Amino acid sequence: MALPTATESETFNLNHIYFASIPGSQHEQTSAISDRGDGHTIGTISRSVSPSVGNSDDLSTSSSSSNSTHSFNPQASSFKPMSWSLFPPPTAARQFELRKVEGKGLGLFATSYIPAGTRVICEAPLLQIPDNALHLAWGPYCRLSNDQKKAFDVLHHFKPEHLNTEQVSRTFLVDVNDSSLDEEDVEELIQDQARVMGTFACNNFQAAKGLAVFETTSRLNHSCVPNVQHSWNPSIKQLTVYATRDIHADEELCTTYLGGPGVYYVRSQRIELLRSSYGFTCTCPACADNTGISEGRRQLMANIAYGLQVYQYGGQGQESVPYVPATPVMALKQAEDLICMLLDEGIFSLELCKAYRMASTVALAAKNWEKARDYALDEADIERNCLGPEVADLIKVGAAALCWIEQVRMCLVKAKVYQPEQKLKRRKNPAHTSKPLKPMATPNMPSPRKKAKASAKKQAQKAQLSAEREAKAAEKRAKFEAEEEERREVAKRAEFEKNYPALRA
Ligand SMILES: C[S@@+](CC[C@H](N)C(=O)[O-])C[C@H]1O[C@@H](n2cnc3c(N)ncnc32)[C@H](O)[C@@H]1O
Repeated sequence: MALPTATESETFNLNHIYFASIPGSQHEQTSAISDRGDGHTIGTISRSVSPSVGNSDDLSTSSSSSNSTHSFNPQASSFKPMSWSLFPPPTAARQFELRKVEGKGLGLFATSYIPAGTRVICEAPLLQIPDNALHLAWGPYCRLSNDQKKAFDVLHHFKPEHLNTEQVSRTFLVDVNDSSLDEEDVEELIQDQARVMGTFACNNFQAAKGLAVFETTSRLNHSCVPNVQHSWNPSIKQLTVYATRDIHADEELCTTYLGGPGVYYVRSQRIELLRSSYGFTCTCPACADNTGISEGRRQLMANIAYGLQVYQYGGQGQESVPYVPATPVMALKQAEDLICMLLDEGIFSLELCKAYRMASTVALAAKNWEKARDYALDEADIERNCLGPEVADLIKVGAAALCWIEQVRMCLVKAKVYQPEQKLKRRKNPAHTSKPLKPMATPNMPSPRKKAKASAKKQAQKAQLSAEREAKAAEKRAKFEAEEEERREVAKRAEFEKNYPALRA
């Protein structure tokens, strides 16, 4: 779906918001290594996960508040990443079915219990275009077989506000000078092309470097608290959908249309994006929450994530960015808070992986070897739940969690806390299951960094005052001594003249 825009540029506009969003920052270069297409990365895994939100705009232009008592995540306190040896193989049998949902059209529902980490869909595109330009869909559509056309035509149709599909059709597709077409034919063709583009726009996901519509995956509805993760897997050239948490029978499978960083958008931003590009108002638990807890938590998460990003990769005007930790220890604490808040929001997506990677990275800097190891292992578990075991493409570019584990292991060996041949092992109690979720500071509380800044400023003012006082006293002393000296000189001279009157000039 040229789903509303979790594109990078959009993310930049939400300027307080998030990691991969600092144009020209060091991170931007780092992320390129691991990016699988949507650009939302923080130096860790990121496949083409965004349902291509807003990616076809170019075409259209042709015209801790982590409050554990209020968690959307029923598994926040008991969640255990799946042990690798228990990891289920990709399932062949469908564990879901298409059902009508009040106010949403059709949707996919679990027909049985689906444990976290299960691959629920693995699907090749029905209709794929190589770029983010919707008019490219017409040619491949015409080449579909009749059955495939039928499958495409029955998908949901919505024309996003920002797309003038008729105009696009006139500009790019219809040859109005074609004498074999009369006016009626042209109008009919334009309407047909506009229909195909509209359907493509609201059903596509990122695939390879372009976009694709899928017979099954395109039936997934949106939630800001998704329970599945979709991603394009270039190794197998298919889109996979994994259950990121345990899903009960009859529960709806929902992904996010907002891409990874959509987690950090506030409600008004999410609602506007979804309304303009998909024509619906989200009623997921996060959007329906009127207590302000989710909203505050997401704002705080956004600020903390951005502060950590600036801390690690630098950024423009970073003095004015709140929540930039001053030390590795503070950074670790913030990364841990971010993890707790993501868990409380019920987010088990690749954003959680990124937070674990950040925690592990700053733990290394803080020489907290145990946490560096534990968070690296946690990241691998979540990555496995989100992307499955087929991450050859990520391994190839060194972005997979497994690669990070090896880097951490080498650091531990270098620090002489591990033997050269020793493997990283999971500790008995994973941090996020044994650690009680701490209530977070409310968003308007001064951050530790702000506090430290204020106190440093006060100290500097004090020091300047006392230096000024000191200088004034020294000046006074010098003046007094000069006068004394002069007085002594005059007295000496008078004495001299008195004793030797003959020498008087
Ligand atoms: C990719 S389709 C999803 C499947 C669609 N419901 C169908 O019937 O085929 C996207 C469309 O589904 C609907 N939709 C998706 N998520 C929704 C939600 N959370 N609430 C209401 N409608 C939703 C919107 O109409 C949107 O344009």
